[in-house]
Amino acid sequence: MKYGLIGYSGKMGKAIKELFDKNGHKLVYWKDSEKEEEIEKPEIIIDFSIKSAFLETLRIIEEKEVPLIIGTTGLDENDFEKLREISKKVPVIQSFNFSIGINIMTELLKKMNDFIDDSYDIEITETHHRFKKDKPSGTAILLKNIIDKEVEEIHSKRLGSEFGEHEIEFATTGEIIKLTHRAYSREAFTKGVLLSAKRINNLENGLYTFKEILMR
Ligand SMILES: NC(=O)C1=CN([C@@H]2O[C@H](COP(=O)(O)OP(=O)(O)OC[C@H]3O[C@@H](n4cnc5c(N)ncnc54)[C@H](OP(=O)(O)O)[C@@H]3O)[C@@H](O)[C@H]2O)C=CC1
Ligand SMILES: O=C(O)C1=N[C@H](C(=O)O)C[C@H](O)C1
Repeated sequence: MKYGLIGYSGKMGKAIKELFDKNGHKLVYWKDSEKEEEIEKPEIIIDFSIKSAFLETLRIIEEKEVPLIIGTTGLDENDFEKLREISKKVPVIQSFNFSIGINIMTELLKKMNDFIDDSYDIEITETHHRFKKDKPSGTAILLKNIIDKEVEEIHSKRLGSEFGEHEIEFATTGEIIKLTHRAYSREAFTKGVLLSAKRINNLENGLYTFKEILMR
């Protein structure tokens, strides 16, 4: 497939290109804060950049009329409204976490809602590399939104080169339950991006989560 990459010079951009190269896909359009180049029209565009680039990404999708896969974090409800709007014209797959493990963990969390009552303290901790710009992580916000009960706090740690760890703790008097996911490399995320890229052209227009793609 011929694809475009917004944020191509970043950590995720480079990791996506590496995996897509290995799988025979061709980068034909790329953009970062300083450069924009197109050698052929892309069949899909992938955005792993920064929230401040979001409106520009929407303009590009509108202009090229190609499906979008977006993993950029920091998007708010207003941005999601805009994604819903553009997804009337092209398929869009969005997730704050393209790893399979986190998407399994969201199912476990939903199940926890059946058992956890007001006697539990619930805390979320996310740990990422020192270069991560947003806080808390998009994934921590996604996990918090699944839990029916009040979450005391999201704790954010920025430590060295950690690829991404998320832990949810449920503690009551006398015992604690911990759910933890840890990415060992960016392949945890890029595999999900590749799977989405393979499937997006078979989708009707609309806004999809990565989990919906996984469960098809
Ligand atoms: N959903 C998921 O599974 C995952 C999501 N992420 C998210 O992906 C995003 C990128 O992460 P990461 O690669 O680590 O970050 P980096 O800071 O390494 O890379 C960001 C990239 O975005 C580019 N960029 C900055 N401004 C613009 C702009 N105006 N237009 C286009 N490109 C721009 C940067 O270019 P320049 O160098 O020129 O500034 C750079 O190429 C973050 O939001 C992160 O949270 C990360 C991992 C997994
Ligand atoms: O910036 C990162 O690196 C990551 N960001 C995402 C987030 O904010 O949740 C996903 C992953 O944890 C890695």
